[in-house]
Amino acid sequence: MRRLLRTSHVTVRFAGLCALDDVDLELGDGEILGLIGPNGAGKTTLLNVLSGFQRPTAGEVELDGRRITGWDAPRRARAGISRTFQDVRLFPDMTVRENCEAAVIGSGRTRSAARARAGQALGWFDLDESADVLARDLPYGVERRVGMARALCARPRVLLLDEPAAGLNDDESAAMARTVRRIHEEIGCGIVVIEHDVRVILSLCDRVHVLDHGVTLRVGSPDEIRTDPEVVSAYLGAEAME
Ligand SMILES: Nc1ncnc2c1ncn2[C@@H]1O[C@H](COP(=O)(O)OP(=O)(O)OP(=O)(O)O)[C@@H](O)[C@H]1O
Repeated sequence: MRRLLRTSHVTVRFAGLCALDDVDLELGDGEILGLIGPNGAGKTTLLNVLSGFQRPTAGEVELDGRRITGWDAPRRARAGISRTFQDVRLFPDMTVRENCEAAVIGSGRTRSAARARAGQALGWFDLDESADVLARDLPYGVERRVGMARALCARPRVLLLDEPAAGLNDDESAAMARTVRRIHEEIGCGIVVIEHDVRVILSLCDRVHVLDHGVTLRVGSPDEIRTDPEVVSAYLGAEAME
């Protein structure tokens, strides 16, 4: 599989704290990579490094073999890297449709492309009925779906998802995972997904990257990760072995 996105030797220090220490991550073109680890392992910091929201203290980020370490988030968005946030971060005084259109325009497309792509993404997430609702009036579960629609309507080459199932119940989480899989098949982007729901990660991902205290503990297939004694003891717990 062709390599799409890569970090090499990425380190991030916040004052005295080393949030990431010499981390190498690889995402293949069209691959779904899970990023897991205990609280504070450095998962969101790594997503921030990939999306341009956090400059690494050391190390490099490459997209398609091109060094993008110094690129800011808007430039990476125009190059096809799109992300969601744990706290969604919609524009509260814009409608659902306007939020999606703004993301397409921000990725460098025209207004008419924005209208078409936003309309399609709203359909993917069953959001047609909410299209003209202001973001600040949305219930939590719908708001999360809008966050995903907004990230996807720019038709990214790389999609970075920060806990898409956070706060959702089991049925909603399973539905979210099915939607991610379906959209992935439709637009074929590479995906890095942080998720605490291990069942979602193991069923959705082609490979899993495990972080612990800022370092890479293991990278492997869902089956390798599920049965790795060190991963089980650091993070998964005994139930994942079943
Ligand atoms: N801007 C910041 N300033 C200082 N410390 C930070 C900052 N961002 C993150 N950290 C610290 O870096 C470490 C890694 O945080 P990060 O949010 O990346 O972990 P995480 O694996 O995403 O955790 P969680 O699963 O709880 O979201 C934590 O100790 C956190 O407190």
